[in-house]
Amino acid sequence: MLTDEYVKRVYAQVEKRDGDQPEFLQAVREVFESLEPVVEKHPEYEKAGVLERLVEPERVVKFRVAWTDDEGKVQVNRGYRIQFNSAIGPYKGGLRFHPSVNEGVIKFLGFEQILKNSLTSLPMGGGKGGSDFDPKGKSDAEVMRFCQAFMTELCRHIGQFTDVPAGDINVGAREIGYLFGQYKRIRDEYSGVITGKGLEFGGSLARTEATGYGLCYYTQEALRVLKNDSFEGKTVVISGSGNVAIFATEKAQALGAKVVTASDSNGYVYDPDGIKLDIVKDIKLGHRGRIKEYAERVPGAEYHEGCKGVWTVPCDIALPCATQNEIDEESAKALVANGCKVVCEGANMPSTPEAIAVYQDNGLLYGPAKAANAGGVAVSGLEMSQNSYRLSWTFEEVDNKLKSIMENIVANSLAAAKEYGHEGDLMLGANAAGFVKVANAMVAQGVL
Ligand SMILES: NC(=O)C1=CN([C@@H]2O[C@H](COP(=O)(O)OP(=O)(O)OC[C@H]3O[C@@H](n4cnc5c(N)ncnc54)[C@H](OP(=O)(O)O)[C@@H]3O)[C@@H](O)[C@H]2O)C=CC1
Ligand SMILES: O=C(O)CCC(=O)C(=O)O
Repeated sequence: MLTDEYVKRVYAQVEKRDGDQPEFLQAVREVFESLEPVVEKHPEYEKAGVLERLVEPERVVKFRVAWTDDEGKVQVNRGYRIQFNSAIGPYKGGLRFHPSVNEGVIKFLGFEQILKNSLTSLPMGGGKGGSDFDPKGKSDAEVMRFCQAFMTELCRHIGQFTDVPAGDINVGAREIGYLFGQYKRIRDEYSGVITGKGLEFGGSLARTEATGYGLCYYTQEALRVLKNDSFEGKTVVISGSGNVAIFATEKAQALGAKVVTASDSNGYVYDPDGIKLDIVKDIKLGHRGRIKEYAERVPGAEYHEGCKGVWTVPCDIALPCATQNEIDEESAKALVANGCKVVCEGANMPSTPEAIAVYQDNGLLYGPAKAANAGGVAVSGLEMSQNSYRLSWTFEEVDNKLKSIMENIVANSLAAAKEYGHEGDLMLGANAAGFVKVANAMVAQGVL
C-alpha cells in the first residue's frame, strides 16, 4: 500500500497516463513502495520532481520494420527503443525479440534497467528495446534480413556515447552479429555500439556467462551474509533453458548444488539425478531444439507439458530465469509448501506482487531481479570499457570483477535497507540504493 502523499500522487498520474501498460505499472508500483522512506528523508527529490521525471522516458522511438521472408512475402513488425534515463550514463539495456513485446513491456524493462544499471556502480543509464518479431521457426537468412531492417532504423538513435543496446530474450550471438554488422555498414564506424559481441569483433570474455554466473554469485553472497549458508548440497529449481538459465545452472553446479529442472515455453524436465548441462547445451545452443528432447535422451528424466509445474518440484532454492510473471501466488505457495527457502531472480520481474508477498510472509530470502540479474549488464559495461581501451581482459579478470560487483550489490542493498529502516530487506535495499544515485544526479543536473 502506498502511503506517502508525493509517491501516491505520482503513481496516480502514472495510472492515468499508462493504465493500459500493466507490466509497467507493476514495475513502478513495486519500486515506489520501496521508495517511500527514501523520499520522506530527502524532500529535495520532491522539490526537483524526481519521481515524475523518473517514470517518463526521455525518448520513445517506435518504428516499422519491413523485411522479406524466404517465400518473398513482405512482413512488417514493430520496433522499439525506449531511452529511459541518461542521468548517470548513456542509455544501456538489451533488445528483446518476442511476439509478446509491446510498448508497455519495453517500458517496464527500461524502467527496471535504470535502477539495475545504477546498482552495478558503472556509469550506465537505462534503456531497452526490441520487437514483436518471433525468430522461432525462421531461417538464419530471415533472421538476418530482419536484424538488418531493424538496425537500418535503430542506427539513427544509438551510438557508443549515447545508447548501447545488447541482447535479451531471443537476441543472442547470432542476432548481435547481424545487428552490429549492419550498424557498421550504414554508419561506416567500428565502435562499441552494442555489447554481447562475438569475441572476434570486440566482445568481452565472460559476457555470455555473466547473467547466470552473476545470479549465483549474488545468491551465494546473500546466503553467506544473511543465513551463514551456501549452494553446497542444495537442490535447485531453475526455469528456462536460454542464456541465463544455462549459465546459472553451470555456476550453481560448480558451487556444489544439484539443479533438477530446465524448461521452455512448452514444458519442463525434471531430472532427479541432476541436469546434464552438456545435453541442454546441445539441444538449445547446438540446434535450437525443444527441452522435451532432454527426457528422450536422458533415462530417468521426466518431461511435463506446461511451464508452471516447474514450481511444484521440491527444492531449497528457486532461480526463475525465463520471463516476467512466471511465478504467481499459487506457484509461490507451492514453492513454500515444498521447502523452498530462497528465491533469487534471473529473469526480469518473474514474480507477481502476490508471489513476492508470499515470499515475504514466509521469511524467504528474496533477491529481486534488478539486483540479482545485474551481472549481465555489468559485464556489458566492462565490454564498453575494454572497447574504449581497445584491449581485452582475460576471462578470470572479467569474472573476478563480476563477482565483486555482485557482492557489492548485496552489501549496498543491505546498507540501504538498514539506512531506511528495513534491515535485511534486499528488495527495498536494491530499489533505494539504485534510486538514490540516479536521483542525486537528476537533482544536480537541473530540470531536464
Ligand atoms: N541475457 C541477459 O544477459 C539477461 C537476461 N535477463 C532476463 O532473463 C530472462 C531470460 O533471458 P535470456 O536467457 O537471455 O533469454 P533466452 O531467449 O536465451 O531464453 C529465454 C528462455 O525463457 C523461455 N521463455 C521465454 N518466454 C517464455 C514464456 N512466456 N513462458 C515460459 N518460458 C518462456 C524460453 O523458452 P522458449 O525458447 O520456448 O521461448 C527460453 O527457455 C528474461 O527475463 C531476460 O529479460 C536479465 C538480465 C540479463
Ligand atoms: O547487457 C545489457 O546491456 C543489458 C542486459 C539486459 O537487457 C538486462 O539486464 O535486462
